[in-house]
Amino acid sequence: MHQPTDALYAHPHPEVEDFRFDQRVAEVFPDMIQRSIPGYTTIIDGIGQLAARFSQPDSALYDLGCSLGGASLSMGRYVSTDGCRIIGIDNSQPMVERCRLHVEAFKTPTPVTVVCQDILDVDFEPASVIVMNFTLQFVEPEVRQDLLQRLYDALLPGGLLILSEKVNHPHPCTNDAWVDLHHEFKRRNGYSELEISQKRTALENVMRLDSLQTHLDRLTRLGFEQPSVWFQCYNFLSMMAIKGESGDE
Ligand SMILES: C[S@@+](CC[C@H](N)C(=O)[O-])C[C@H]1O[C@@H](n2cnc3c(N)ncnc32)[C@H](O)[C@@H]1O
Ligand SMILES: O=C(O)C(=O)C[C@]1(C(=O)O)C=C[C@H](O)C=C1
Repeated sequence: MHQPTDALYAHPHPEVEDFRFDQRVAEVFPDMIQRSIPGYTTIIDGIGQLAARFSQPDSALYDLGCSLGGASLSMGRYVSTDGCRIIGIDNSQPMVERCRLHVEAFKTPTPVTVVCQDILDVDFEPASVIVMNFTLQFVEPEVRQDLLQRLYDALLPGGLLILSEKVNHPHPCTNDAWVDLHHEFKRRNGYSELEISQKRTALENVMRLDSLQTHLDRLTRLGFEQPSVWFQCYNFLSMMAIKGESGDE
């Protein structure tokens, strides 16, 4: 299927505005995310496989900040556990509208419902799998802990949280290397210096990154058992964290 090319930052913007998941971004999003996140396809496929392994009968599987439904559809394809339902949630109306079209077009064995809502306002149902694929980094840092606490509470014993994030590294030398390698990845994918630098400016105020250690410490404090990284390429990684069977460690 032909995907429109992301050229949102190809020409000089007199003033680079804060990045928003608006209509223009939604239109080019498949191309944008593929050319911006190293390993995106591998992560999406891994999410489906992990969901199949950890899904429990008659439970919800959430995809928070679902955008066009990449992770929801991957779970829908891989999960065949009885009575599971996948719920994709995003607060961008243009994303949700397009996501619904994708879900319609790729009917999956496990059904997917798409809801337009802020994930901070959701009353979560008991869930066996919760995915946040590059979404937490757009949530205000001050409320991340509370949100994760509510996700932990919603998870069933043995349930799985998959958390993918762009991270920074406390060691400047390592951090610079990761940032440069990511920019080189974008160049190889056809982005110009102007596109890379304007997008970076646009993201500066809206995408606040934590370090891997901050993420792991926060998940451990919440009670998750030995959270770990199952995918990493440069400063893009995906963690998995399991809620213990007793649910109260
Ligand atoms: C980088 S995209 C996520 C990509 C997507 N998960 C995937 O796998 O293709 C971040 C998404 O999170 C959504 N988002 C950010 N903050 C949100 C919030 N508070 N509530 C709901 N959605 C949010 C944005 O609208 C955007 O669609
Ligand atoms: O384009 C970048 O530099 C990114 O950091 C990629 C990133 C993300 O990590 O969520 C940022 C915004 C969206 O366009 C999609 C991907």
